[in-house]
Amino acid sequence: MEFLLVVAFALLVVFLYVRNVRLRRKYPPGPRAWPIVGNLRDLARGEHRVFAEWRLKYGDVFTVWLGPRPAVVLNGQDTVKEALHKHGDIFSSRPDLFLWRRTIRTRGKGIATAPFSREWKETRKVALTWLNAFGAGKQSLEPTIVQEAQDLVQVFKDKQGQPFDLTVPLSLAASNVVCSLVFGRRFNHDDERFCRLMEIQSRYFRSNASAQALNVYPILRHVPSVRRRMEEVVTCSDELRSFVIEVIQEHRETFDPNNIRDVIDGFLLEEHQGNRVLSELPEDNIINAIRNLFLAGSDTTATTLRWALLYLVMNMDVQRKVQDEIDVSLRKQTPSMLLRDHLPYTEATIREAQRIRTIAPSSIPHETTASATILGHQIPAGTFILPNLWSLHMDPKYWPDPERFDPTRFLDADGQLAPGTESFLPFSIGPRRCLAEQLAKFDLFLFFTSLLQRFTFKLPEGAPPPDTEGIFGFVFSPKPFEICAIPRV
Ligand code: HEM
Repeated sequence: MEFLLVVAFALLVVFLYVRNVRLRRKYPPGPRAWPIVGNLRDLARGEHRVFAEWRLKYGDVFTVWLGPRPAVVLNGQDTVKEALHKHGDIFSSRPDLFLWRRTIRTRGKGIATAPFSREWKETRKVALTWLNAFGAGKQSLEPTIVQEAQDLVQVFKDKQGQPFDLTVPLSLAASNVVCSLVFGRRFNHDDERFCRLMEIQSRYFRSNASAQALNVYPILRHVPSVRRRMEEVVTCSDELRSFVIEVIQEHRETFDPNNIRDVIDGFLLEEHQGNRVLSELPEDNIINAIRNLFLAGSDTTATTLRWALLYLVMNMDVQRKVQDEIDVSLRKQTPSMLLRDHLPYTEATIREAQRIRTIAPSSIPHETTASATILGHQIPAGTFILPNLWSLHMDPKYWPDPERFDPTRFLDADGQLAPGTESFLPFSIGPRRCLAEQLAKFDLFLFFTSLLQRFTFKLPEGAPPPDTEGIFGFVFSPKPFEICAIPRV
């Protein structure tokens, strides 16, 4: 009996080995992977840094193994553009991840996690149409953002130059812009419901990050400690979902097709008018789409601003130049996008922050819908794709000494913004590129300029320089740090 068991086990190992060798031949080459864990042990050192080492060894297209799942990593601007842009119809789906399935309930519905389909295209189009209709990325939204920026200035002033963590006030301000567009209302920074919501959102991001192992090994859900993490993700997700359902319901009850108030009303109008695709979809579609906008809308912009301020306190000469430019071009005027051309160094500083610390280093995972050839490598249909945006932004060919914070990289010899920057795609590219790129650019410019116009940011007396290594979560963010906002006179 024992002998038979040993033989069976040996046969299983041989079978798995042969299967693995065959499977590996179907994908571009990459680092040696271990059985069961694949390359996860190496990736724990920080995937963007490990990818940089492997790019040198295996080239711009290589395969890593996330446990038993192969993932093809695309590096460098030519590769990423060729795949996501030129072959956008093949490289624009999303994988079916265990945690997404558990939290989103109806796979295929909504925007950010939906596979490439007619329904996703239509839902994205409707969201974009109504975001634009309410001024996203346009002059008409400026007063809303400026109002949020002024409230933020007041919150910072109330700190009276004492050290504080910027995370919560920045997230509330950025989130409020999205709430105005999507829900038709904003919240005070001390509104209980809003603060609760933001707390759930940040718990959702944290728990989601700590439960990622489930996407690789769903079987771990039977291990009590992992199960508890999964339950935390699902609980937070359900609470956010209930909030969105409640707001959509309020909108349904007061809906007037002649008075469209926000993006939710925009979706209801499409349904009301019998939009051929949307009206056939379950309620989950609008719930997920609205949830996507809400979740994507706060941490992204707020984290970019945190990175920017972190680098400014470490580079006080850059901070002074930004302030000098703002003082000369704006004097005491309220910041406006119309004046962006007069503030090239300020805009270049924002871009440099986006380059040096990309908040989505491997974008959101993509999946191929058909087989394709990229740089001579055959990539099968249904392959998990990681577009390595970090590799573009840290490519020494385009950005010499890439770890040096230097906004002048984005300026020409006359100190103006250089047109058509190469190897820079913080919002990704192709059919899946960020839906709200224009809105985010407005947010970043107006918040950043308003803050630097009114404050000098410094590290607390005697504090060590903040860590620039960052932590992975929903986005790649700085480790918590405190800062002093000293009012400028
Ligand atoms: C600095 C701010 C932001 C950055 C750097 C950023 C970056 C990105 C990136 C890299 C992606 C993935 C694209 C891909 O899969 O190839 C993405 C997707 C997305 N972003 Fe943003 N984003 C920002 C702000 C926002 C805001 C404010 C919103 C909403 C109001 C938003 C909504 C979305 C949505 C809905 C998607 C999914 C698009 C789809 O799957 O079709 N983003 N963003």
